[in-house]
Amino acid sequence: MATEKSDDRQVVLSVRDVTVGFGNKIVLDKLNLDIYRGEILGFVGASGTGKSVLMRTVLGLLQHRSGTIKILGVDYDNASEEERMTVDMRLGVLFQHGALFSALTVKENIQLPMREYLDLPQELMDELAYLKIEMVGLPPDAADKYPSELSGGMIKRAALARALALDPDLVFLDEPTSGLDPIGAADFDALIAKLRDTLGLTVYMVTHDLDSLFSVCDRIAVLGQKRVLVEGTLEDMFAHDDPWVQSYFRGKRARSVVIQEEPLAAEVEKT
Ligand SMILES: Nc1ncnc2c1ncn2[C@@H]1O[C@H](COP(=O)(O)OP(=O)(O)OP(=O)(O)O)[C@@H](O)[C@H]1O
Repeated sequence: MATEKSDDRQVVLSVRDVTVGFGNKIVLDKLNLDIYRGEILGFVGASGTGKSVLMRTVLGLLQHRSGTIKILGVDYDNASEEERMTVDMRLGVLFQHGALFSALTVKENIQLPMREYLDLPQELMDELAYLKIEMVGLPPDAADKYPSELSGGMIKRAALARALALDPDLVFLDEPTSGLDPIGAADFDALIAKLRDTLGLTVYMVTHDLDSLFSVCDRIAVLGQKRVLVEGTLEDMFAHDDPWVQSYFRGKRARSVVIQEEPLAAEVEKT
């Protein structure tokens, strides 16, 4: 499947002039966004700005009023049923709070996308499920557990294993570290970075977690005023003069994260 080229980077998701609304309320107005192969893009914005709406729109779960969305080079709205299915198979999604089926074991949850899209013998699906379980750092005995028997961190990992079930190219993570303690969140960030490096994943991550933004995201996009207000590196965020962007990235909480990540030169000299 062809993907578009922009500079020498491959665009795997291209959103052009997309408008989404509910009744007479416009949530996204002619929004533009590109995501490049192999990057981890962190998506931030004040509460209620439309981060979930955008993600659901890109995933085809919400209608948009105008504009185009190309995923892996395919214009989703004008694609045939077969093309859409091929695209769907190459996307992995981790919804907020994990969203595992509580009546199914971890193994059965991971095998759901396999059952939906592939026709594989049970033995092979079991092998694949154990592989994904190992990949996300869960012990093998997690396979036969139900979500209610897992900790919050394990649920996130199990949900990630399900998102990886079909070896996707592009993974959507909706607030993956919310509800985790700082160590659990840092471990989860490290896992995402490792999977990107080893599997060549492209990651679209909605997050409020400054640690994640500072430690694993290659690029950041800020949603505000119904569009992508700023996109770029952390330095671009620091340099931007929008008040929300300034207080988010240069406020007290942000400064404490930066100091933890990169000790000030004076502190390094002291040690
Ligand atoms: N199905 C819907 N019908 C009507 N309005 C909706 C619907 N879904 C979302 N909205 C509205 O769209 C706006 C954006 O919501 P969204 O959930 O995308 O925000 P968000 O940026 O993800 O917020 P948060 O960071 O709090 O999760 C909100 O005003 C919300 O009320």
